This record gives sequence, C-alpha cells and structure tokens, in this order.
Amino acid sequence: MTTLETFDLRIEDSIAWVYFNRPERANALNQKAWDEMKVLFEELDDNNDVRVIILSGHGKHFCAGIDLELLMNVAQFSQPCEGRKREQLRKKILALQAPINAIEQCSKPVIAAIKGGCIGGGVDIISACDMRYCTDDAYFTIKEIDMGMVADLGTLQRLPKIIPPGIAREMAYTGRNVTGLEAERIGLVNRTFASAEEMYTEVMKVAQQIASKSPLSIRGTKAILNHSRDHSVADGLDYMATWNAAMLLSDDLMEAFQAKMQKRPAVYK
Ligand SMILES: C/C=C/C(=O)SCCNC(=O)CCNC(=O)[C@H](O)C(C)(C)COP(=O)(O)OP(=O)(O)OC[C@H]1O[C@@H](n2cnc3c(N)ncnc32)[C@H](O)[C@@H]1OP(=O)(O)O
Repeated sequence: MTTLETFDLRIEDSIAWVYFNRPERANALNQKAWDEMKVLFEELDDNNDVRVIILSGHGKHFCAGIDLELLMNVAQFSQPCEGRKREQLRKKILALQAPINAIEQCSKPVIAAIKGGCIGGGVDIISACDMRYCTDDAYFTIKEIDMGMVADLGTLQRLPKIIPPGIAREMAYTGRNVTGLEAERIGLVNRTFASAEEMYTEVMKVAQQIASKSPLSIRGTKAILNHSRDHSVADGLDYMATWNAAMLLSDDLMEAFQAKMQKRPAVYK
C-alpha cells in the first residue's frame, strides 16, 4: 500500500479504516490529498484483505472541503490561449472529480462516519459513499454557493438521489448548515449518535456484518445498486440477469448452501 501523508489507513479483520489526516487544517483537501484519495481507493478496491471501508476524519471535523489555497490556485494556467486555458481548467475539474468517483467505483461498500463539519467537498465525498452515519453535532454544508461557484464534484448529481430533491436544492441554494439530527430525518445519514465513540462502535458492527457475507455477492450488490440508480428498471433487470448468469455459480454459493445444511456459519474466502 502506498505511503500516505494526508490519510491514515488501518486494516483489521477485513475492515479498512480510512481517516482524513490533516486535523490541523480541519481535514481540508490539498492537491496531495486529492491525489492520495484516488490511489488509496483504487488500491483498496484491489486489496483482497479488505471487504468493507469506513471513511472518517481525525480531529474535530470530518472534512472542510477543498483547501482554499488550492481553490485560489486552480485558475493558474501555463497557456495564453483562452481556449487552451478553458481546456486545462476542465481537465483540472475532472481530475478533482476522479478521486470521488473512485470511492463510488470501489467495489467494496464505503461507509462514512462523520463528526463535526462536513463542508463543500466533504459533501461531494459522502454523497459518493454507500452509507452515512454521524454524531448528533455533525453538520453538512454545500458551501460552494457562498464561494460564488457551482458545486462541481458530484454533490448536485448524487445528493438528490439520496435525499428528497427539494431539500438537496434548498441546501445547494442556501448553503445552510444541516445538523446531524436533521440529516437523519431527511435520510442523508442512516443513524446519529451522541458521541463519536458510540458511532465508531456501531459503525464497526455494521461493517463486521457486511464483512461476514460473501465478498463476491457484496461486490455484485454494490455494482447492481449503482447501475440501477442510473438506469431504468427494465435496463437494470436485463443487466442483473447478465450479471448473475456470469457470477451466480460461485464457490460462495456452494459455501452458503453447505453451511446452511451443516447448520454452521458460512465462511467465505
Ligand atoms: C470544489 C470544492 C469546493 C469546496 O469545498 S467549498 C468549501 C471550502 N471550505 C470552506 O469554506 C470551509 C472553511 N473553513 C471553515 O469554515 C472553518 O475553518 C471550519 C468550520 C471548517 C472549522 O472551524 P474551527 O473548528 O473554528 O477551526 P478553524 O480554526 O477555523 O480551522 C482550523 C484550521 O484549518 C484551516 N482551514 C479550515 N478550513 C480550511 C480550508 N478549506 N482550506 C484551508 N484551510 C482551512 C483554518 O484556516 C485553520 O487554520 P489556522 O489554525 O492556521 O488558522
């Protein structure tokens, strides 16, 4: 696994704990962090020792979004030509989207465990995760509107498919803070907790349950859920049939049947 500067990674019992690790900057994401996030999630995708990932932040906040220094420098170009400048800027934006796409495309479920602020890019990131849990005092802010910009790293595409679209729009237009308790009410997070310790304990229990299942089936379930979100029911069912025609007859299926017959828990490789 690559040596990390802006993340802390711990792998234990098939669960990868990934922490943003710039607490002195409220876990704001500098260029190094964006670069590391992409490589990290691609490597976790390939790592057979990992079945589920928990994403959290060291320190007081989950993530303060893009590092403002990086945001200020994003409009520096090596080209004088306007067309080429715009082409460079487009490439830079796509390059910032890629690490967040890597979370969504990671074949293992990614669970966000959020405390403190989850701001701007932080909301882009949790919108790409499979599930979200937070502390009561966490808060979520689509801050881009107050920076005079359109949120461009996935919030506007993914969030309205997680929470009611009208509430996503209200958050995006007003930039107001949504607290942990409201986040639970609108379905942004699955549950809130009085303390971070309680959250980590309960989130680990969910992760352990996922890790005990057939890894092939969990990866298939994530791929199918992602596909269904972006396609019609008819297209989704057609894709599903092809998927299971390819993946159903697995060692995991045999192990599940044998375990049931032998009245023991299934153990998957
Ligand atoms: C495409 C993506 C776009 C976006 O992501 S737009 C959103 C950009 N993010 C923001 O606008 C957030 C700005 N930060 C804040 O509002 C506050 O901070 C917090 C609410 C996150 C935390 O407040 P508190 O708990 O009082 O801590 P503190 O003393 O303000 O912050 C600790 C240190 O972290 C630095 N910091 C915080 N956020 C960022 C950031 N986004 N980029 C760079 N540095 C940041 C501060 O300056 C400070 O540093 P020092 O101790 O040297 O004063």
